[in-house]
Amino acid sequence: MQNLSHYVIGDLQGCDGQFQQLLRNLPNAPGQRLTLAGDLINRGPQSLQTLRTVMAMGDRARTVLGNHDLHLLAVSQGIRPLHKDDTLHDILDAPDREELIDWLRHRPLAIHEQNHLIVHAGVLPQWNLEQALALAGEVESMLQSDHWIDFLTHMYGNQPARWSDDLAGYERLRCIINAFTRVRFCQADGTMDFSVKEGADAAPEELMPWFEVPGRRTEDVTVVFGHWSTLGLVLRPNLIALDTGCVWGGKLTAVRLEDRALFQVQCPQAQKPG
Ligand SMILES: Nc1ncnc2c1ncn2[C@@H]1O[C@H](COP(=O)(O)OP(=O)(O)OP(=O)(O)OP(=O)(O)OC[C@H]2O[C@@H](n3cnc4c(N)ncnc43)[C@H](O)[C@@H]2O)[C@@H](O)[C@H]1O
Repeated sequence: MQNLSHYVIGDLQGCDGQFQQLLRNLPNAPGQRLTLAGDLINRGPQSLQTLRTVMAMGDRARTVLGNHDLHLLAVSQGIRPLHKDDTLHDILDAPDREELIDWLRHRPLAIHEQNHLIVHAGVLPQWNLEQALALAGEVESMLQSDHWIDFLTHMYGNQPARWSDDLAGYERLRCIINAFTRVRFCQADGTMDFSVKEGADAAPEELMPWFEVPGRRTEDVTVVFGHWSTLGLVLRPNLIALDTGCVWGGKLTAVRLEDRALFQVQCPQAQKPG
């Protein structure tokens, strides 16, 4: 196991200091690999430094895209305004911002590793592993194409909230990207909800966490995700939730896939919830 250690780490959100601390705590085995569950940046104090740290790790660290990473792409192209709690100024003012943005838009939405499917937010219950990876690839191809800015202008919106294989064009891509980077709750038929951000117990009766929709077709693979800080750490045989609210004064968490050993660092509160 020592030569194959693969760690997945929850949302960094610009908390480079805690990321460095966590890295120091991980057993430093040769061949160690990292996958980050997205939202590398924003809300925390060191977005630029966090991005630089991850980029400098090269092939040793991979990341999936999160909603805050996509927000930076949109802001950088003048498609969305900065929000008052955004901490993206240092990236936007960086002399090499084009290189940083370009690197970010070439990251995947989903990674398959040792029968684990790693995404930022969720996977729609109608999708099996192969379909999820193929659909992630559709959005990745668009983001990496010459049409990426046009796509970002069409990315925002909550509809269509329910997947259909017949979806086409920007509606199809929007549904896919909302599932991978924003979903928390769904209705029993897999329709996504974007209004509730609290923990799993907070939703009205007709909603359930996306991973509890009956008949979810990725039940045969372990889905690892971040995004949902109010859900917190969840470890089930086929599910690992890793956003333990680093930026909100919680913890930054890494899990070693081979044996599910957990490594955590306590984080100072960078943002006040609510
Ligand atoms: N296709 C698309 N459509 C729309 N937007 C897109 C998009 N693609 C990208 N975006 C972008 O997404 C960005 C974020 O959207 P937001 O809507 O602002 O993000 P969020 O859901 O609040 O969640 P976040 O990702 O920060 O999750 P967390 O669980 O940490 O936090 C969730 C909540 O939990 C609360 N919370 C955290 N810890 C808490 C605690 N201990 N107690 C109580 N509440 C807590 C926080 O206050 C927070 O409100 C926007 O900038 C937007 O532009």
